[in-house]
Amino acid sequence: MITTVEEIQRSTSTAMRSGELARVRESRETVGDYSVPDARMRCRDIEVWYGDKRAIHGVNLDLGRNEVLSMIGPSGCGKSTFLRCLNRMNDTIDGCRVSGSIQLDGEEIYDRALDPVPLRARVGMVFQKPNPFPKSIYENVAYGPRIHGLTTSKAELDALVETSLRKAGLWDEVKDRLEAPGTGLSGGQQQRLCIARTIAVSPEVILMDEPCSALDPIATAIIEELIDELRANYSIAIVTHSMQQAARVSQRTAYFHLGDLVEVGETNQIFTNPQHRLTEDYITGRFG
Ligand SMILES: Nc1ncnc2c1ncn2[C@@H]1O[C@H](COP(=O)(O)OP(=O)(O)OP(=O)(O)O)[C@@H](O)[C@H]1O
Repeated sequence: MITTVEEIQRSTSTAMRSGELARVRESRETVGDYSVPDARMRCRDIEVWYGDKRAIHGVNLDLGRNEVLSMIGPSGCGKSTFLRCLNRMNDTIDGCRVSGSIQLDGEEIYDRALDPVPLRARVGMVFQKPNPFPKSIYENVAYGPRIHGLTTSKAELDALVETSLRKAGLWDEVKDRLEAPGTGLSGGQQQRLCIARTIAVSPEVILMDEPCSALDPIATAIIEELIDELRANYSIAIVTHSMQQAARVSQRTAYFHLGDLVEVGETNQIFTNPQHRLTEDYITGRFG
């Protein structure tokens, strides 16, 4: 496992010197296999427009079961836009149009008959800035299950709140102050509370948009460990600006550039033996 930029750059230049790279230098097609067997989510021909500006160009990409897929690329390349397609969050942006097909366990999520509200429970989202509700720690977690009717008694709801906080690695820190406001927690704790809130409604997929960018290194390490544990039960797609983070937490990595999915593959391969010139330039720090 490679975890530092120096290691990434060293292993890449070693691969370059030994002539192992058979890069597809100018391809507009995605390099690497974007499909996985038995995908949890399957995206095909995804185009996203903001008014008359096309932000995503015909992207195909699968999200596997029990995997962490990281999405990297320079600012403005469309990572967040693509991520928001996966739970129809782009529907909430005026002037934003999405075309193509996205299936969740074989079901078309852009089907007109599909209600995006329960979809966003099945495909939960954790944002860059922790955003707990201005309510108690308990209520932050209990709110979703209550509105989705997931429990039938107070005891069941209490148990679900506890389980969710445990899975998010926060229970021991908050069990004696469940009635305290969620906004009173530290940044890292607030982000774990948001993860507990997402888990509480039994998602199949968790989307994370730069979940650690507002956190210090210790809180970041705790969230990264948590992401690794969550993989046992969920599929996770994470947008990150940190190549070290992508290398630490994900099994596959997708590299975006100006709205194109340039390359996708095993994380280790992307960082040690990128096939496309643009991927290589980005990970070696020549671009981005
Ligand atoms: N609400 C919006 N309205 C209009 N254009 C937008 C909107 N959101 C994003 N864009 C444009 O779409 C393109 C992709 O943006 P997006 O935020 O998805 O990129 P990103 O790779 O996530 O960037 P960053 O790493 O800076 O967050 C950019 O050109 C951006 O300006």
